[in-house]
Formats: sequence, C-alpha cells, structure tokens
Amino acid sequence: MQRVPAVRARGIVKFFGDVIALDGVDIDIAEGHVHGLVGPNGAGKTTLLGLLLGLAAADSGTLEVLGRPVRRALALPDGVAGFVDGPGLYPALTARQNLVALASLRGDRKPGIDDALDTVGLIDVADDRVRGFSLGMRQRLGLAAALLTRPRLLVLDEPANGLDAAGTRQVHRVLSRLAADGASVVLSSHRMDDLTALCTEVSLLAAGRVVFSGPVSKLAAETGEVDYRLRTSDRAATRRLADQVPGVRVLPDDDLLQRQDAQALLVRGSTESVEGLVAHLVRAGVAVRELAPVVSPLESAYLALVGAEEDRVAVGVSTGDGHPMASTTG
Ligand SMILES: Nc1ncnc2c1ncn2[C@@H]1O[C@H](COP(=O)(O)OP(=O)(O)OP(=O)(O)O)[C@@H](O)[C@H]1O
Repeated sequence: MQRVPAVRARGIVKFFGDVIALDGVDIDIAEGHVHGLVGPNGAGKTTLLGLLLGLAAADSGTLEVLGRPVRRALALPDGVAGFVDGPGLYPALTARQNLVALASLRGDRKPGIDDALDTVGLIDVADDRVRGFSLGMRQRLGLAAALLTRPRLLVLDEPANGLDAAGTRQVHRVLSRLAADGASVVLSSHRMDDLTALCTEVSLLAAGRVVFSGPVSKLAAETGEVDYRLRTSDRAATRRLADQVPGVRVLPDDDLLQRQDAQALLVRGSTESVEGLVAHLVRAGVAVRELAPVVSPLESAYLALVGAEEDRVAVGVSTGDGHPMASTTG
C-alpha cells in the first residue's frame, strides 16, 4: 500500500487584502518526519501552518492533510493538533485543570493527563495557575494539550520560543519520539541550531514562495562557499599557502574574531577547496588546530537562497504572467 503524505499542497495561494502571503506553494511532508519551515519575517510560515490547522482557507490551490482534501470550511482536520500564535489556555485554571477541560471538551475519557504533563516537564507545577506561567511554560503546556489528542500531524509555530536550553532539549526529545512513532511534525523556527538538531526535512520560504524543500543534508550540500575559522600553528605561513590554493580566499581580519582568537584566520571556499588547503598545510608541516564553519552550512544555504529570492522579487523578475520567476524547489 502506498504511504500517504501527511501534507500535500499544490499551488497554494493566500491573500490578506492586497498582500499575497502564499504565492503558489507546493509542499510534501512525509509521515514520520519532523519538517521545519524557515524563512524571514513575513515569508508566510504562520499562514501556511494556519491552513494546516484549518484556521484559514486558501484562495486557490489544493491541500490534502493526512490523505484527505481540506475544503473551505474552517475546522481542525482529523488527526491534527497544534497551535499558532501561542496556545489557547485558561489563565485562571491550573495546568492540570486546563488539560482536563480540553479533554472533556473533546469527550476524551482516558486523556493521560499526568503522562502528558510529565512528558513536557510540568508535573511539578501541575496544580499551579497558568496565569503565573512563563512563556516557555505556556508553550510546554500547549504541547502537552496537543499530545493528549495523540495527533498524527502536529503543527507548531516557533515551539522553542521562550524555552531555556534544557526545555528546548526536552521538547526536541518529545517531537523526535513522536516522529519515530510514525507521526509527522511541522514547525516553524528562526533558530538554525534547532532546525539542524531536530528536523530531517526543511522547507525554505521567502516572500510566500518555496525556494527549497527537501532533506536538510541536501540543503547543506547546495551551499557553494562557506566561511571557516582556521587556526594553525603558523598564521603567516597559512596565509601564504592559502593564496596558492585555487578557490580559497583569506578574508580581511574581523575585529570580533581577532578579539576572540588572534591566531585565527577567516577563509572562504567550497568544501573541496578548503580540504585542499588543509592537505597543503599538512604537507608544509603546519599543524591545523581548528577548522570550523563560522555559521552552519544550513545557515549559509539559508542566507544564500533567501537572499537570492528576495533580490529576485525586489527587481520584479517576471515569468510574464505577472508572477515572479518560478523558484527552484529541490
Ligand atoms: N491576518 C492578517 N491580515 C493581514 N495580513 C496578514 C495577516 N496574516 C499575515 N499577514 C501578512 O501575510 C504575510 C505573511 O505573514 P506570516 O505571518 O505568514 O509570515 P511568517 O513567515 O510567519 O513571519 P514571522 O517570521 O514574522 O512570524 C505578511 O506580509 C503578513 O503581514
């Protein structure tokens, strides 16, 4: 039997008045994956998540969620849970009472409330009123409420918002386990470290269009040149040797880098050319003490792809049908 994708969107367009929030979005989200949506402010991430949650309807295009077409009626599709713009909670009730209330609204008699509170690390404050909760605690309680419904598709807008490092790790564990059990998770984030640690697939949105969708490894591989911090036993020799390796450039000294480490150099190049430099250094007897990308390959790819798309929209490159030129979807 063919597996049904958790989400299949084709040519989704959504306007808010004159503003086009989604401009022909095609996306497939596979079962059992954590899929990240990334993109600059206003790219359309929340709008897309809202469509998956039935909070708004697309103006055109087709959307299937868990194998069923989503029609214009505004309703949460079966098997879907999550929230955008923060979870809807009752501030005057305790964490436990909130979950009891939500479960009884659904007529759920075996909600597993304590398990859900434990999973998100709120069992010790289960009887505290939500009014006194921090942003991170509210996010976790919203996640617990979503987990109670045993979703096959979990939709979250910036789930790490307000979470400390331990909380972030805990939420990552919960989401990864959910995906390992066969559910799908789609979330938006501005944090590349989160996305790299959590997602197997990402879609990059810019100006309402998908500029990349696919495995994180493929996005990272699309990065042309990356900036590396390079620390060796001989800075002057490294500079000299780098000039002899095609495709490698030593960048002008950066104030911050110099203050952090006066021995380091910034070099720019493709993975292959930087590997060539390392081989060259080793042959010349220069020890390589540190070689690390200044920003992650994912972030480099993000900056390059989003920058290119925004430039294209800004100059109004057109396909002749009034739309910006079709973007490359991987
Ligand atoms: N309810 C609304 N009314 C009017 N315009 C809206 C509404 N919701 C979104 N927009 C517009 O649609 C576009 C996409 O917004 P959206 O919130 O989806 O972006 P986003 O990628 O989630 O941004 P952010 O990273 O800032 O959360 C923006 O231009 C935004 O101003």
